[in-house]
Amino acid sequence: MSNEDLYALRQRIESVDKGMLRLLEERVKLAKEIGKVKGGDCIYDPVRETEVIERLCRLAEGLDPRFVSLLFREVISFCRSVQKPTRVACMGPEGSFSHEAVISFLGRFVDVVFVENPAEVFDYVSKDKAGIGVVPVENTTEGTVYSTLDAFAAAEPGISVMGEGQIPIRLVLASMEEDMANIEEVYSHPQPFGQCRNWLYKNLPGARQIPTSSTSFAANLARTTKKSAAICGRLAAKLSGLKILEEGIEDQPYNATRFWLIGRAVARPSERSKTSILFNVAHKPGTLFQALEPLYRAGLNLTLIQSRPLPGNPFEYFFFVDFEGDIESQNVKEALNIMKSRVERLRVLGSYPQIKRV
Ligand SMILES: O=C(O)C(=O)C[C@]1(C(=O)O)C=C[C@@H](O)C=C1
Repeated sequence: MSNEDLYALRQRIESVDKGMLRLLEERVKLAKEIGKVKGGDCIYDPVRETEVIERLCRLAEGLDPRFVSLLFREVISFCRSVQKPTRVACMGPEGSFSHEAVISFLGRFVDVVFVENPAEVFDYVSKDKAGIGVVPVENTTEGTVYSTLDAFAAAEPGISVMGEGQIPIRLVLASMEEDMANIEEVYSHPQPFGQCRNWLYKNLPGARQIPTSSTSFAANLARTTKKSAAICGRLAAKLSGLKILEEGIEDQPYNATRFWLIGRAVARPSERSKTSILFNVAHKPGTLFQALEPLYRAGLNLTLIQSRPLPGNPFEYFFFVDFEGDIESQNVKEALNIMKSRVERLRVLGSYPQIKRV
């Protein structure tokens, strides 16, 4: 190819880029208009965002859907931010897996506030210090995140689940050292230690394992301590300026965490929604069976059932149940009405879409 050919092709790229830019400006203007029509606080519409991205992935010809999805996640994130800046509370510090979840579901044009635990996330949303909260619910290796369920049970009734999504948890061994043989101490949160127990046993049997409050904190420590390493996510390693010595060190091939997006707004009804409820029953034989029976009769598929101790009532429990279906569907409404008459307390935590990212 001659230099002229290269020049001509670059000219064409520049013209395409300019065209894309003008179209993006038009999109942002339209989003602003929509923002005015919607008014108020509830700009975020996870059902619509999922529809937009899925449609574009279907329409794309010869483009990797991951590229389309990532690109439009950021386009929408920016449009949302010009409609109204979104403040999101999640467990930090920066680089935590909750932070990765925020970016994965909402993009980078959000104002993230980092807190210490799920209860604080709920607190921020209750006090309107954040419009959206992102909390972990379940990990494929370590199971339910009890602190999130307990915080939800204690939270004011105005807070609901607006969406849910999962992110793969890929763990790395990161360090300032070049060579794994020099590592004498490893820092991480107890959960990731549990998720790569076998790998550590095989590869760093002599290293001391020191638990920390978060993986990002572990990464910070590894930055300032000689002969040490952290087990954390890529983002945390990058933000702390660590070198990645080994990637994908988790023992289970599929290690993922499911998160809820919580807030004051209620997601629009959708055919693919899931519903979460919380209830407690009298401490008598058969009450749990009777409570769940209407769900069975309505043909609703349960995806989670979890009991938690009822505060102030030793050895009594309340239950969390997730099922496929939307609270606006007739069969779900009917089932929950019957259920209500059979339980002591029933609270609908939300009907919400899955936020899927390819
Ligand atoms: O369609 C809307 O309701 C919009 O506000 C626009 C838009 C978008 O940019 O496509 C932005 C934010 C919402 O969460 C959903 C979609």
